[in-house]
Amino acid sequence: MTILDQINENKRTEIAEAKSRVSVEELMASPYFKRKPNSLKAALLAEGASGVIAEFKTKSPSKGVINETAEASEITVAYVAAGASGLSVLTDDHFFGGSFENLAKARFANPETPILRKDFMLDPYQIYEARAHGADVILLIAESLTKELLLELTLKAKELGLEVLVEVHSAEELEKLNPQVDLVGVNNRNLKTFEVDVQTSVRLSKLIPDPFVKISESGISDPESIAQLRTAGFKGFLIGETFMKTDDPGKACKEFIDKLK
Ligand SMILES: O=C(O)c1ccccc1NCC(=O)[C@H](O)[C@H](O)COP(=O)(O)O
Repeated sequence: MTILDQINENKRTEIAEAKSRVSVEELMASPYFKRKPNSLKAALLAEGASGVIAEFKTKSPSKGVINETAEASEITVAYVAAGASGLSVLTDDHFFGGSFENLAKARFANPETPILRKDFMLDPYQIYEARAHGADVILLIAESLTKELLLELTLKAKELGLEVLVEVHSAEELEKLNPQVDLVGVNNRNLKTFEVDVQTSVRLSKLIPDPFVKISESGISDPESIAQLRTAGFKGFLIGETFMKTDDPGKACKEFIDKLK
């Protein structure tokens, strides 16, 4: 069983529990349902954008504990002040130490910044959750979903005003895309071996149709690789561990972005 299989199995149990505790109607009563979501696509395409989507991530299956003391409001505010174009906040607790509390803190502290709810989405219910907790974008991992379910979840997200980032790791997974998808992310991390290789993004970039805004995800640790990714057409760069493993993630993010100028 791969780590993604394990995560998805656990997620199905969590979704069933969440549904028994909180109804869709209750989620829709959240004040966040009334706010207009921020566009990650627009932020990444804006003139002079760094393209950095800075992630709040405290542990992971590949690295274990990354940062035990991090506080979501403080770090996400520092990321935005550093010039990040968007934020990503893990909400999976079991494998990543994430929470809706962290998402809500990031939302409250950064009202104008697009925020990705980073989780493992398998059910339309989770899209209501994302909207109810202030997210602007959801992630759909192509490997976990059939083409039909990916379309169903995409349409639900669009109906609720959210943007959709589809994550791929191989050329075959690109066949699951549909025209409603906003952003395509290439995961540089092989989820079977945990190896990271930024060249995965470069290789797949040529196969991603033009209308999709391209994001390179995972294992980005040096500003030099951004130049190569930009040349390959990437507008977004999802970076977590490189910042979060330091004593001062906001400072690390600022130093990284300053080197892009
Ligand atoms: O990070 C992991 O170990 C991981 C394992 C299994 C599934 C997903 C995983 N990561 C989720 C992510 O998408 C990353 O947090 C994100 O791309 C940032 O990556 P990094 O900059 O390498 O922290």
